[in-house]
Amino acid sequence: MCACLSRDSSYSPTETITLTALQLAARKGSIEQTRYLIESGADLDVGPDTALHIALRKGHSSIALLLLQCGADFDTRDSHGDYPIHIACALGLLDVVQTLCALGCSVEVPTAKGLYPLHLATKNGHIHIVRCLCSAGCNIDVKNTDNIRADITALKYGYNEIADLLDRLRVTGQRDIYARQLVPTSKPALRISLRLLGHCGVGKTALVKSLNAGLFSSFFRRSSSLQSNKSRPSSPNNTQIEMDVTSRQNSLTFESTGNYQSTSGIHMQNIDVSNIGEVSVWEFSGQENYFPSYHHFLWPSPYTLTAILFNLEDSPAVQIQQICFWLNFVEDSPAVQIQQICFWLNFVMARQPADLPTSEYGRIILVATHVDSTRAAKTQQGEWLSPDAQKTAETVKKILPHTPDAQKTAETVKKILPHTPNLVVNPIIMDCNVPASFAFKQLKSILSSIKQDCIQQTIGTWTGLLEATLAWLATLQKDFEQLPVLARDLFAELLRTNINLLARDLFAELLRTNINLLASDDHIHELLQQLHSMGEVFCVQDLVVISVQWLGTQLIGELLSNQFILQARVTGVYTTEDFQASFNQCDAAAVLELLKSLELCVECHIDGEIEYEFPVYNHIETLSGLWDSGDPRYRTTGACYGGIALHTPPRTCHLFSSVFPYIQADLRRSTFDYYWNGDGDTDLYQWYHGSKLCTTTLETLITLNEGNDGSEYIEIKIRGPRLASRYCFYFFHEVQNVITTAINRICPGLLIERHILSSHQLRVHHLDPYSYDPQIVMSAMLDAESTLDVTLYNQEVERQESLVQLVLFDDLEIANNIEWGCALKVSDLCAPAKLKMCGLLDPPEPHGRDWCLLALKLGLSQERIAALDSQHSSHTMRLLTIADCSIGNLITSLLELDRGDVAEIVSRSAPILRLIEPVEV
Ligand SMILES: Nc1nc2c(ncn2[C@@H]2O[C@H](COP(=O)(O)OP(=O)(O)OP(=O)(O)O)[C@@H](O)[C@H]2O)c(=O)[nH]1
Repeated sequence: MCACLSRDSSYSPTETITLTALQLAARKGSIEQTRYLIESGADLDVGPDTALHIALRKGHSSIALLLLQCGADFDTRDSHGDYPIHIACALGLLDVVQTLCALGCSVEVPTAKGLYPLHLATKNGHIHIVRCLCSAGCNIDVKNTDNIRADITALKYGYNEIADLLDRLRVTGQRDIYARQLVPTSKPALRISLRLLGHCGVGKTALVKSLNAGLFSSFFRRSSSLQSNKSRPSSPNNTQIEMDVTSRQNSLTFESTGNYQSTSGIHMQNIDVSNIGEVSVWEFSGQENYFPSYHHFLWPSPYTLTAILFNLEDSPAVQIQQICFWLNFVEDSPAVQIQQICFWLNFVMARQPADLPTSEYGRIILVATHVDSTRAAKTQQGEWLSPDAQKTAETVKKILPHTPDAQKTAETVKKILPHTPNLVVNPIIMDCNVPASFAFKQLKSILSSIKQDCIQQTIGTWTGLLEATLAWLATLQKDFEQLPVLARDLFAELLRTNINLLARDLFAELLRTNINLLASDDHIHELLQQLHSMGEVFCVQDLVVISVQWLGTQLIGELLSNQFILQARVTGVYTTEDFQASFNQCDAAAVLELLKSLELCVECHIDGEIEYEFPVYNHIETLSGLWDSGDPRYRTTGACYGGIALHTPPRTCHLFSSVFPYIQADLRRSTFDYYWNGDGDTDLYQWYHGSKLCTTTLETLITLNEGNDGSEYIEIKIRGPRLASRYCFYFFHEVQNVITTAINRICPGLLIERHILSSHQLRVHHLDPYSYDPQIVMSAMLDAESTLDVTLYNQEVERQESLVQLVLFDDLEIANNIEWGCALKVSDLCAPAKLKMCGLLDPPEPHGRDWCLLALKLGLSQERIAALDSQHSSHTMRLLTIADCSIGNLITSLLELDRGDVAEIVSRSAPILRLIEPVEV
């Protein structure tokens, strides 16, 4: 296939030549056609203007890369006398230049006009190409035919930065050292992390101290343990770390009255553990006020061991029957311990995205502490035997059936249950103050096995650049002792030259000046990721915090401390000056920038003034009259009322309170959006655990509540005047979107249930409106011929309410723009729901009612089922990915299989409805 073309002016305007189909595809920039032609055996190198030259001249990097990948010749001149490297350098195509250099292309060849690749990159101001060429070993002193060096060319065209770079390379004579630093070595860049979570006083600090203790000091630690027995903070006499079952049946009290120094914020330290090497240990305070910041530090990582500590001294709560009923476990279980472990497991799992490959999660262990204060016995090897601890762990496993017994090693777990954090169910039983004990050996052996498992993955990731940066960071941290954040304001000088200069850029600038002039943006990006996962720096949005210790202890530890919160402005609103007065340890403007990036505050521009709103500090009491039943706008017949309550799954508690401030921050941010203001003014009023959002006609109330059974839920209700049903529906939908997006950002692994509130009771301003369980709603939808006919029975007021009244504000027309939950596809289920299903359907079931039978039920052919069988990933997850059936169909099939347990998860987590297309309100 050929075509006659008149070449464009960049070639030769008068000449008419024939291009091959491949050259045409390359010229057009069609990657599909190029791939097809290459696969069909097209000659890649028809010239003189080969497809590669043509693609490059047109700036089609991806086509050029494909051609190079497929073996196109890069050592040939085109009709202008240019090699591909010349075109790529002149146009600044970094990917292509990098690939050409990696393929061994010469960087020392001149164009027909005598310009070298370095001159071409310089002339066009491409500093990243200049760095790349220099790392590839080009001669920086090379002169063009006019006898001019590239740095002079740079000055001539006003690219002083490039001239400076070339000059410094020449003066320092370190070009080769820099280039070598960028090449990965065979060494692994692996530092494993140990995260310690648990209530106050369970022994996290004591464990870290013991882990850090040398052989000699271990003797003193043992004696300190004996002393500490006298003032145990968690002993039944002087602790409050147990459930107050009288007032909040399943709430947890985190604080302890023990007379020891409780950790402030997140205490991170790098510890050299014998036989393992450096371990970064993260100790998370058990004080509840710090929890809202923890998601920033609980990112999933294969190199991590998360230890959940619990105190064996904590006794079963007083009204154990009630708790047993609620938790549904055997009566004599140590309820408080289980409650605490479940809280932390749910807390951690909620913060891990549910759709990662298993290899991305670290392992989780349970550590039972204070065994020395119980009547447990020791084996000859020094291992503590504590039936209580064992029983607790087993009960936890019963309660969390989707968490696998990872004792069968991570490998087996990977096969059985992917995407699930690996919980080692057998607890380590220890006295935290005795370092040279069997328990610490167990702990170290788990750390060591994680290291062994991970070493392979990190081999070849260590670079000289990383090594040099680690040494340099220590100096940098000293220079920035007062405020270890590389923020814009600290570099006023740089700021003047480039107003868009961000902190990451500043880090790059400093790194290049101090460590390696040739480090590319990609090198620096990768380096920052390595440093972040090693706990050496903390990257958040555009900022780089160069001392994680300062961030965790001095900043978060101070700003979220009880003391600071108690003294904070009750509205949570500060100007920069106000904030400086409250927190004078460092420059307020820079700290506020960081807190904004951590999303702890929102910047608000009010009448030309800048204020910062911190929902975490907001302690305004709820005002009466916020939802006035007498407001005439909402009293008329036909006024619109609707509501929904967001719950976490049964047997989880206390997971919303650390997320609620972020919801409030997002609500504030959303008021800056044009959309919300489309209909006039949007007003947002926020108080402790509550927000009210008003437009000219509608009102929405969002509150964090506690149910009679002690569980937390977020209630969202809306009201609007007569004839505002459509506006109400879409606005309500948007508000829900803002809220669920905030929850998903902080807790991507958290399953959210939507319980519909009785619109009848909302209309009469009932304080605690009846909520319809999602399972009942789903089953009514499945039973009905048409969803529009679905009615639900409100037991409290003994009357029926139709689904149309409840969620469509009684407006049938809206139904044309939505799809009901039961008709949505299985792929529309959220990731945490799918993950839970995997936990229940992947393991073989005694009666064979597992993923395989389900696949048969869903009508998959034998071949497709056989294709689902894989050693490496979850069968169920694969099935859910390819199943082309509706959610309703899935539930029915599960029920027919007698897998009510799995059907329940689907019914409770499925969306109620989805908009077919966004409609302008
Ligand atoms: N007897 C005994 N005492 C312990 C044990 N673990 C911790 N302790 C003591 O309990 C007290 C509190 O322990 P910490 O390690 O500071 O508690 P924590 O978990 O760090 O608590 P927060 O920092 O408040 O979150 C200290 O006096 C410890 O010495 C243990 O296993 N046995």
